[in-house]
Amino acid sequence: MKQIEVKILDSRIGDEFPLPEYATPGSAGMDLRACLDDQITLDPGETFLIPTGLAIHVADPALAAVILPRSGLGHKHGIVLGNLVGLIDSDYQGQLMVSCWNRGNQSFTIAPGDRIAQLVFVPVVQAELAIVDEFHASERGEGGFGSSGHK
Ligand SMILES: O=c1ccn([C@H]2C[C@H](O)[C@@H](COP(=O)(O)OP(=O)(O)OP(=O)(O)O)O2)c(=O)[nH]1
Ligand SMILES: [Mg+2]
Repeated sequence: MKQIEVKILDSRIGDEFPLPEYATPGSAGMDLRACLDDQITLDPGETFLIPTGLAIHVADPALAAVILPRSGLGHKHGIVLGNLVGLIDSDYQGQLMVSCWNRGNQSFTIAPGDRIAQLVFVPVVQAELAIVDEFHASERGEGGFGSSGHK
């Protein structure tokens, strides 16, 4: 398993709140917890930037981390991410923050320590852009946004 450096920024992590871990051997994501001082209630349409109490340093530019919603929160309670997907750059060393957005029509309360999102490490390829005048023609060409139809 890949080792990723982590700094604990909130003393509750590792004590009152467990360190993020994979819930099962096959889990792709580890849940991030809300390091809030007090519970917050997100009214419909509201967003709130929630600290996780952790900082990671991926360090390897061939890796990144993404923050994704938890399906239960997203589907049942409308709690997703204000930025839809959070991308954690390999050189980021600040606190991991979760932008929680209530896209639902009911208020939702988040308590300190609640698992509010999940963190997945993914491979990354950095590219160098080479300018050309024309591409070698492909079957798709410039087709997009439904160009292949719906049925
Ligand atoms: O949900 C998120 C998204 C980003 N970040 C942190 C890690 C990431 O490496 C950094 C920058 O993210 P991004 O590049 O998406 O933000 P930006 O608006 O482009 O800011 P910057 O100009 O700092 O890159 O912010 C988080 O903590 N949580
Ligand atoms: Mg950026």
